[in-house]
Amino acid sequence: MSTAAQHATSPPVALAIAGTDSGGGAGMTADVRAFAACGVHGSVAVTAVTVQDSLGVSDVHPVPPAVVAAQIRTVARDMGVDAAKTGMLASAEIIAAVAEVCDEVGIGSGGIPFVVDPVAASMSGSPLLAGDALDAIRSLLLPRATLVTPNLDEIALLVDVKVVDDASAREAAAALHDLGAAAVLVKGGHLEATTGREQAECVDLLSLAGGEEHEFRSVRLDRPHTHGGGDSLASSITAGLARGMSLVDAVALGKEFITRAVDHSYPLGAGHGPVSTLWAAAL
Ligand SMILES: Nc1ncnc2c1ncn2[C@@H]1O[C@H](COP(=O)(O)OP(=O)(O)OP(=O)(O)O)[C@@H](O)[C@H]1O
Ligand SMILES: Cc1ncc(CO)c(N)n1
Repeated sequence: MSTAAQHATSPPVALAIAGTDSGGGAGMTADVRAFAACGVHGSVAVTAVTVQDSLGVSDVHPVPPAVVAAQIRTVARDMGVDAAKTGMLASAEIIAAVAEVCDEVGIGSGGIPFVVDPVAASMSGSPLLAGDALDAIRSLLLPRATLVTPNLDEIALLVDVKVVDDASAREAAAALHDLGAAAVLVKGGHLEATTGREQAECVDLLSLAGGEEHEFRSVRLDRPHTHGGGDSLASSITAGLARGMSLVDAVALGKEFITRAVDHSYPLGAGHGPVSTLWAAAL
């Protein structure tokens, strides 16, 4: 293929509906990096501006819901969206606006693949979602989701299940299916913290409607700098879906991607540094 023809070939488009992180480690900065590293053009609908560094979040400024919706609408109409994901959504009002415009442009509900990462707090524990917005995630987003990717803390908040082993991971997945999620990825990154028991592996359980299950395992790397890990996993899965992969193949891609990103994480600032995709940068 000639260089000109290569340039004329457009990559798939993924959309991140997410907040900013001024430190560049998490949120839409992580999303767009993961999209690019996975061969997909990244577009964004910013939901909130956070004042954030490696130590935590010191301020949050939500974007007006109508402006969030307008970003989604304009991208979908002009360039098209091959897959979308949500990260920080900040408030019940923003979630309602996202659900409405997603229906309008065909994102989710069995249409354009829609990954819901139910972000509730930052790694440092700062809230990124209003307390009264959990109900909106349950009733407005889960029924539209192709895949929901909660960590163990988010599972406790959403369905009140404490995941400590395979049986409770399955119980959590079943409860999230009951709320309407077509597929659930129970992320095991926090299992050591939840159980207090050492874990040699990080195991994520993918549960599909109809009872099909897949386990994705990696060695548990001894890395303190995993800021943006959950965002990067959900975005790399979204990139795989935008490229037309099956959900199982997209999650396999995401797991491979995040394991390498955790492996290449680096210290930055006085707190937690980010997972990194920079190993893939070749100039
Ligand atoms: N120490 C580690 N070594 C390898 N993989 C890890 C490690 N910690 C987390 N992971 C993987 O990273 C992904 C994100 O998992 P985690 O459960 O930490 O989600 P999260 O809490 O949303 O992320 P974050 O901690 O960035 O907020 C999962 O695939 C998990 O298995
Ligand atoms: C904006 C934003 N989104 C998500 C997270 C969770 O990683 C974060 N810390 N900040």
